[in-house]
Amino acid sequence: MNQQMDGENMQADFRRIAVLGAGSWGTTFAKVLGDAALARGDHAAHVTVWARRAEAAEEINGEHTNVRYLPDIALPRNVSATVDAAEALQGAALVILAIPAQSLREQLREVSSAVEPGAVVVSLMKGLERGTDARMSEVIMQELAIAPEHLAVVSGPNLALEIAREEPTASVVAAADESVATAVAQAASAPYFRPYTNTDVAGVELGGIVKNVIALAVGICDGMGMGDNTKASVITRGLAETTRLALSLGGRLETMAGLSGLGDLVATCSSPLSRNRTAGRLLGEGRTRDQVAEAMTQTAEGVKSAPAVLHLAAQRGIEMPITEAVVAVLEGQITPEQMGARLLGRDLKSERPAKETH
Ligand SMILES: NC(=O)C1=CN([C@@H]2O[C@H](COP(=O)(O)OP(=O)(O)OC[C@H]3O[C@@H](n4cnc5c(N)ncnc54)[C@H](O)[C@@H]3O)[C@@H](O)[C@H]2O)C=CC1
Ligand SMILES: O=C(CO)COP(=O)(O)O
Repeated sequence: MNQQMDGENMQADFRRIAVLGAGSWGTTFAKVLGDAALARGDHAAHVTVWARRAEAAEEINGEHTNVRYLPDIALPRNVSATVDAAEALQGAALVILAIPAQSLREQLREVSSAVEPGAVVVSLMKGLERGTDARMSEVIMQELAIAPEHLAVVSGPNLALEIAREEPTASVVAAADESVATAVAQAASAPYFRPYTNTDVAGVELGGIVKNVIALAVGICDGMGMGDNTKASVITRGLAETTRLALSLGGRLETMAGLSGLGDLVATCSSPLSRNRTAGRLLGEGRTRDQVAEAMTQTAEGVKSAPAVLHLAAQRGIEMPITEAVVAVLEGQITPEQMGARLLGRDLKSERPAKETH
């Protein structure tokens, strides 16, 4: 993309949009983009969703629904679907990725030659790659060989079904280049969806990744029948450990207090719609990780990302006791009951050590 372009010209360029992934968030975000175009009177814009399953693509094209993920939701007419990724990507200046984190790299390798040169690529994902500890923006830059200024991430308190129901929601679009963040925010600005911009890509991404692990911890508490004091304690100390990790990787403190930090943490840890909190609840009720995986029909990124988060933190010398306890429960090393004892038995310390304040 011509870097001289301002946000308005980029938006004109965003008339053909590809969304890869027809799960709950990919389909919902396609609806947001379609509704956003209609709201600004742009009847030429079109969103093409790439779906793996032919039935999903046929349903989106024929019925304008995707009931498996979004029951009772009608998609706008400017959203269609295909099982051919190259067809979705043809001419698309804006490419949105909503594929489970552990599959992203493999999937990008299959489609990279079809991504238009200069396209802006947006990650909706909230996971860390196992084996490399790479954030999704890093995987995208490696596999698509795009420059950092052509990349954006979207994250915030964004439970897909609530947004698909058009319940008012705010979010964050982060990009190293503010004008790219602005252009993506304009393209995704629907009557019920308000994106703010940020240039702290690492901080925004890390907030989304780690809150899934903290939501597992809150779910475990729920499954054991714990009340709100316990859960608020886990949420707040969860934010403290998320912040430590994010700051060590160049994230900013203000980001952690914003929509993609505190906002997403609160939404996910409070909502019965959260897959991560649900997975945690099942663990807290005594199921094993394999039994939880069998029971879940949608992606709960925290289950697979938690060990990578812990590994990344260890590399940076960052203490993440809640994440460590969640990993130990997932791996069957401790029971949910032992998790509480382990967290409460730690050495006493200041709530706000000096090194966290800068
Ligand atoms: N659902 C939500 O409320 C939100 C989800 N996210 C994030 O969005 C990402 C996607 O999540 P969802 O759409 O919710 O997941 P989902 O489980 O609803 O759907 C995942 C989609 O990816 C496809 N898929 C699965 N394995 C694949 C593979 N190997 N290659 C290609 N496609 C594959 C599935 O067929 C499905 O269409 C995750 O990182 C999640 O953390 C972020 C914000 C909100
Ligand atoms: O990221 C989300 C809300 O912001 C969705 O959370 P779950 O993946 O736990 O459902």
